[in-house]
Amino acid sequence: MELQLALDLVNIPEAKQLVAEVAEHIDIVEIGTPVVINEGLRAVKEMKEAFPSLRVLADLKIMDAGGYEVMKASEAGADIITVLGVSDDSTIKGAVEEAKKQNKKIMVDMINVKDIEERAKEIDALGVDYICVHSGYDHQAAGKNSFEELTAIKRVVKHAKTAIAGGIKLSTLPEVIKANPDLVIVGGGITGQGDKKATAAEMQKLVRQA
Ligand SMILES: O=C([C@H](O)CO)[C@H](O)[C@H](O)COP(=O)(O)O
Repeated sequence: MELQLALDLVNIPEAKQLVAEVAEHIDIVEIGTPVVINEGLRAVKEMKEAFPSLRVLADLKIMDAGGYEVMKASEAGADIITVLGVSDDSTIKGAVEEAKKQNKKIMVDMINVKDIEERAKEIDALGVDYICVHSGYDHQAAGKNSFEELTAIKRVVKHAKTAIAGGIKLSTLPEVIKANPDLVIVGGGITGQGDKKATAAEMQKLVRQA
């Protein structure tokens, strides 16, 4: 099991400073959607240049033009790029095809997918690398989490790795780990803490021993 740090509410210098604090305790650093909107793919490029040994995920949440957008994120240095599960199969196929050419990985974000089990089965057959259940900020504000969705996709996904994101904290991590995802994604659960390094270290310990 691996740990991904999601950076959403920061600019590029703040993002680099945060990663410098916790780099030894994470496997993947995510340039979050709000950062890409504010700073562009330059944020991905600068992060990869500053931390070449970390995998960088570009959370583009692609909805159309899968091949083209994966190509641009790859050129910026992204190792993993996100596509939305609600997008058309042709978009996901285009993203997967381009990622294979560039030796990159595709993560499908299942945010807002209604029949999660059925769609996870379909997406798994398209050859993606990760399928991620996700309660976004708006869902979190309504008290939702994705723990049950993780159990649901684990029943049907045979090829892709599974991931979970959305409001995960040190206190809820043991419950998440019980469902055995391949990747746990944490944003505010680390970035919102006083001692970010200690929190990331503790999370890494739990994730590694799972
Ligand atoms: O993808 C995310 C969200 O949609 C904002 O872009 C976050 O990176 C994801 O939810 C993880 O962050 P936390 O919920 O703060 O753990």
